[in-house]
Amino acid sequence: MDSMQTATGPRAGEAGGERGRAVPPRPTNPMVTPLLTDLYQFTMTYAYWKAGKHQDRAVFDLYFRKNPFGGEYTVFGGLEECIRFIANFKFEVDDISFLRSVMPTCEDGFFEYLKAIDCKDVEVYAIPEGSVVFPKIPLMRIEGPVAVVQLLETPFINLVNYASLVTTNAARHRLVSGKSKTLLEFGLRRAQGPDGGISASRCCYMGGFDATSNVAAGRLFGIPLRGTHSHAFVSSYMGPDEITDKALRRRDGSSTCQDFVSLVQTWLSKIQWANSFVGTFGETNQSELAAFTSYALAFPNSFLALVDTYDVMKSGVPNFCAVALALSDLGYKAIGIRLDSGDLAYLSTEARKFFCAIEEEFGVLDFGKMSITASNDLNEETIDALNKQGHEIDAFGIGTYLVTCYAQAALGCVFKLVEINNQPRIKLSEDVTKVSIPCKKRCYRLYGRESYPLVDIMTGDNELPPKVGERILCRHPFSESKRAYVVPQHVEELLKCYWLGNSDKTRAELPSLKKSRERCLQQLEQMRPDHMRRLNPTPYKVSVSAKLYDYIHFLWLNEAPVGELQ
Ligand SMILES: Nc1ncnc2c1ncn2[C@@H]1O[C@H](COP(=O)(O)OP(=O)(O)OP(=O)(O)O)[C@@H](O)[C@H]1O
Ligand SMILES: O=P(O)(O)OC[C@H]1O[C@H](OP(=O)(O)OP(=O)(O)O)[C@H](O)[C@@H]1O
Ligand SMILES: O=C(O)c1cccnc1
Ligand SMILES: [Mg+2]
Repeated sequence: MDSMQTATGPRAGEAGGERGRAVPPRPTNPMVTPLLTDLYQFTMTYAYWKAGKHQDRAVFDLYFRKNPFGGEYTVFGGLEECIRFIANFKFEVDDISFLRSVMPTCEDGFFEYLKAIDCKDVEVYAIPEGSVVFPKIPLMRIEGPVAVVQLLETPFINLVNYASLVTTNAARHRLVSGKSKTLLEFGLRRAQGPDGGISASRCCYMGGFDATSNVAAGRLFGIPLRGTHSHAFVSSYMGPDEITDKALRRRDGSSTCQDFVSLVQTWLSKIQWANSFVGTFGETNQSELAAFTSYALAFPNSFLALVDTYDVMKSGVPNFCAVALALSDLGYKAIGIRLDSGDLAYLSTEARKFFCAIEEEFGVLDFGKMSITASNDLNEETIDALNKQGHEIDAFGIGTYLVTCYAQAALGCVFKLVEINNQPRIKLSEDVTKVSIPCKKRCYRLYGRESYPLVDIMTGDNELPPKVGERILCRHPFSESKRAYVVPQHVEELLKCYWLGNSDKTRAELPSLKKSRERCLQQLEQMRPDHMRRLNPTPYKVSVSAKLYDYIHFLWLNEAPVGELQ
């Protein structure tokens, strides 16, 4: 599956170069500027400023309420772009002029204030990108002057929502396919615009895909690039006469075959008349054979053919085998085939049988192990169905369903104020799942005896952290009767500092994309299988400390007006 395989590193100055204390580069998408926000963020900022409240120290949590795709887990994506955004947060002169025209009644002093804003007084604590995460637990905690942090709400949610959704979708495709399969992201043509395409390629790689067909993403992020060829290439050929340069040097350079086209024809006849194949196929499509031969002349080291343009078993597969055997004569090893229509379980099994019969018939070592790639509107369900039927597919090429997140349009991330000037704040709702969890918090993942994560717990910022071997009460944040004691075998603090404004204190390094991908795969594997299964998965427990529980309910009662019956 490697015709055209490259893996370029990131460009100098892009992600993956100097990290840690160095100023992060600008966001990947130049459209990500302080104006990429909702108007109400500016009107609120003005009102904060007008009231002299703009410097009040606020704490916001960014979290989601429900896991996507009917699952019980999510994978966090988008952090690096958020950090790039705040590291470069600054209004340009033109931005200010535009805002003046949009908000003509606002005083001049406000625009002077906006001009001077940056994120040097902002702190961001976040769960590392690529981590498995759960509802209600803050993915990010953002602290700073209320007027500035308010301006971050929309761009942060925008940068996290789709990134986390598509990373989760990729992870789900990885889980259903199994570790041994190669997963190729082919979504660029179907993605929601250029940004959708670029972000999807990055996130799908993080979620466990092996490569992308998206060349720009390969260059930007150092993702391995892979690809085959399309039906157009096959149907562009009329016949073998079109091939004029028929010479192919042996792989070891020792001699040159002057007529590779005839060598292929000879092999096709040998296959046709071999005992195993007599009567199984007749005349194959000669224009297809010409296309395959021509592609092999261009890429003798990585020949892979799309075999379903005319008829997979009566033409595509025998034609492929003839070219692959001719290549083998000259010391080259073909990669395999791609199937892009029909019953992929059946066709992959038949193709495998054909390859094994060739190995047996002509004694070509490992011909039976030829790689089979499948594509065509694949998704979690079709891969699950293929697994249940049995198939011989080695690699899946997945586009539309993966990058458009067809099964769920958005992840409902929110950005809620939890504390201002050290005063915890709560947002109430008729719907209890929408009540926010107040206070600046710390979050921990507690691991059990079998090294599975057992529960995530939020505590107040100045509570003592849970300790290994020490029993701790974990309470459901809203349901009084749901509680459990846990004796953790391992405690992991979830939120790490990724941005400390101008402070000299150390902040965590943004990991490379490859490291985030490793984190994702390792965490997916570490979860208890019943949380990860596709059908009726068990919800993972998310809890609060006893102290935080009491505080939430105290605040709730304080803020909720007492009704009067008449
Ligand atoms: N064995 C299988 N079990 C379940 N689904 C399959 C199986 N084989 C293929 N599929 C899926 O069935 C669908 C077939 O789609 P469709 O009928 O549009 O394509 P096709 O007729 O095979 O090819 P074409 O693209 O040429 O129209 C695709 O989504 C494909 O992934
Ligand atoms: O099916 P997806 O998951 O989106 O994966 C990518 C698809 O894109 C290509 O063809 P395209 O769909 O452009 O043409 P086709 O419909 O004729 O195959 C490729 O052959 C795949 O079928
Ligand atoms: O390389 C491929 O086979 C490919 C790339 C994009 C979309 N469909 C297929
Ligand atoms: Mg298609």
